[in-house]
Amino acid sequence: MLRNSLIGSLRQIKPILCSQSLRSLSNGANSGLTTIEVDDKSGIATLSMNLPPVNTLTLNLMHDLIDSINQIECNKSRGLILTSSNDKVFSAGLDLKELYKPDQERLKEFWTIFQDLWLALHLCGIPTAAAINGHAPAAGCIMATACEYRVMLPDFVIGVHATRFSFLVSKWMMLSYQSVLPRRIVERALNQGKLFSTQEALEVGLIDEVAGSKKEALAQCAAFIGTFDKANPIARTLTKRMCRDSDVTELLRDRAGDLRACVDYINTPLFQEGLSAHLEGLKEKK
Ligand SMILES: CC/C=C\C/C=C\C/C=C\C=C\CC(=O)SCCNC(=O)CCNC(=O)[C@H](O)C(C)(C)COP(=O)(O)OP(=O)(O)OC[C@H]1O[C@@H](n2cnc3c(N)ncnc32)[C@H](O)[C@@H]1OP(=O)(O)O
Repeated sequence: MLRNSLIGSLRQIKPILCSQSLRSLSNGANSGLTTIEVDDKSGIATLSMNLPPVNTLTLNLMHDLIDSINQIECNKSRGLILTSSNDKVFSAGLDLKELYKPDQERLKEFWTIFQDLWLALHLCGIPTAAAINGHAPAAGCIMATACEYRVMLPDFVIGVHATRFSFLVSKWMMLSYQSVLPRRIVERALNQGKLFSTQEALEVGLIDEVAGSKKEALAQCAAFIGTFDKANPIARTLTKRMCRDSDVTELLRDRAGDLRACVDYINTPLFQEGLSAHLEGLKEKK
C-alpha cells in the first residue's frame, strides 16, 4: 500500500486511506505466521515472526510480514517493533530450500517478495526498531538493519555471512548494512562472511544497545520510539524517506535487472554447489 504509492514518488505523503481503528489489528488474509500486539498505553505495535523452528523467510512469512507492516502503518500506530516468538532465533534469513534447484517461476516470485519486504521496512512511515532476541544471520541481519534502531540480547550472532558458502548479495542489501556501519567495516565483514557476536556488534555499531531480556529489549525499543514524540509525524516521515532515498532508489531504478542478476546467479553451479554444502553442514550439525 504505502510502498506502492511511494514507487511513484518517494517524497509524497501517503494518503490516509486506511479506515481500521487502532485496536482492531487482525491478521486478515495472511497465513498467521506473524502476530501484532498493540500496547494500549503507548500505541506501539510489536510485530512478531512466528514460523518455527527458526523463522526462515519463506514466501508465506515474507507475505505476512509485508501485510502486517501495512496494517500497522494504516492503523496509525506510534511505532513498530520487529521481533521473534522464538527465544533463540530472530530469523535464519532466506529459506535456503527455496534457492536449491529452484522452480524458475517460483524463484522469481520469491526474490520479488524479498525485494518487497525490504522496501516495506525501509519505507515504513512510522518509527521502527528491532528487538533482536536471537540469532540474526544473513537476511535476518538485513531486516534488522532496515529498522531505525536495534537492541539485541547477549550470546547471539548477527551479520551477513554469504561469502562463506559462495553467495553474493545484491547492492541494495549491502546498502542496508552500509547505512548502519562504516563502509570499511562492511567491506571487510562482507568479504570475510563475518558473524558478529552481540558484544562485537555493539562495539562496531551494528546494534545500538544490549538488553538483559526480551522484555527489556522491547522496553528499550519503545523508549527509542518515544524519542520522536516532539517531531511532527509527517515531517518525520518525509525526512526519513529523504535520508533513505538513495538506497531505495538503487533498488527501484532497476528491480527487474536485480531479479535477473539474482536468478542467473542462483542457477550457477558455483552457487548451487555452495548451497548444497551449506545445507549438508546444517544437517551434520545435529
Ligand atoms: C548479483 C547478485 C546476486 C545475488 C544474490 C543471489 C543469491 C542470494 C544470496 C544471498 C542471500 C543471502 C540472504 C540469506 O538470507 S540466505 C540464508 C542464510 N542463512 C543461513 O545460512 C542460516 C542458517 N541457519 C543457521 O545458521 C542456524 O539454523 C541458526 C543459527 C539460525 C539456528 O541454529 P539452531 O541450532 O537453533 O537451529 P538448526 O538446528 O540449525 O535449524 C533448525 C532447522 O532449520 C533449518 N534451517 C536453518 N536455517 C535455515 C534456512 N536459512 N533455510 C532453510 N532451512 C533452515 C535447519 O536445517 C534445521 O532443519 P532440520 O530440523 O534439520 O530439518
